[in-house]
Amino acid sequence: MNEILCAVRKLSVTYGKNGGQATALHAVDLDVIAGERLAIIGESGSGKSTLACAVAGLLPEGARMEGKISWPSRNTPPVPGRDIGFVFQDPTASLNPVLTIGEQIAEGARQHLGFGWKKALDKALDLLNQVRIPLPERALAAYPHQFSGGQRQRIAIAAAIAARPSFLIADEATSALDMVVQAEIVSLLDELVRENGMTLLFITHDLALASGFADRVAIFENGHLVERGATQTVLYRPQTAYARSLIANHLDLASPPLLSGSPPP
Ligand SMILES: Nc1ncnc2c1ncn2[C@@H]1O[C@H](COP(=O)(O)OP(=O)(O)OP(=O)(O)O)[C@@H](O)[C@H]1O
Repeated sequence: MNEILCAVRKLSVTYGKNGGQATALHAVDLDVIAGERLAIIGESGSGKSTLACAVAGLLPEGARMEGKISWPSRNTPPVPGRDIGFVFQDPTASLNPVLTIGEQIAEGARQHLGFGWKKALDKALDLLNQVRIPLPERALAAYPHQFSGGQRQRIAIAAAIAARPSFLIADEATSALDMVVQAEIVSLLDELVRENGMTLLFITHDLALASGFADRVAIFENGHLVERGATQTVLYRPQTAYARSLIANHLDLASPPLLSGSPPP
């Protein structure tokens, strides 16, 4: 078995909310194994993004964290942006509308790998090829609004991996896309993670989407980690009623139920 990249122990996170306190995570224990594709699954508000932020050291000011997050194979915690790359749901929010695609992707390589502009732009061109943006030379000088939503997400992925992070966190990275484009982005992430030997934390409300490619899944309910294991094991032998209900309903947790109430007699 591969080594542990990140060990989360008894992690609780509480936010100050409306003058009170809200606990987003309750005593979570979870290992992220180097090189794995780990899916974090749960409905909206179950604490998935909070876990990602805590792991990346990016909890907002005012959040109170208890427990421990350690990186057994590293001497120092990873630097977000350099050692950990992020892909978010909305690529328009992570891409700057007034900078060219080339500048935005090259910036990561300049800042974190010490590349000059020429080398960083060459790297950006390579990455645009890797994420399969058509006419990549032309794309370098174009702006985000000139691309489709799926292409913008590919560009955001290229920017996220420009500094060669060993750990990639994709937080609902496909949720804003239609189903065909979702599947393409998942397959691209899967391919990039394998080719570059990265570890992937794939956060989603969509168990079906995650189970298609994740090595392991961790299911969250109301801030509690309720079930985790190899994807096949959890799918075929779920241990908790919650996991069983997700699988039985083949749930996309963001979808409202089609019908409410009891069926007619
Ligand atoms: N900055 C914050 N300040 C106050 N409360 C927060 C903050 N961020 C998250 N929360 C609360 O913490 C809980 C967990 O939120 P979190 O975003 O981690 O869940 P999630 O599973 O990622 O949800 P979603 O899929 O909707 O993003 C929710 O009740 C949310 O309202």
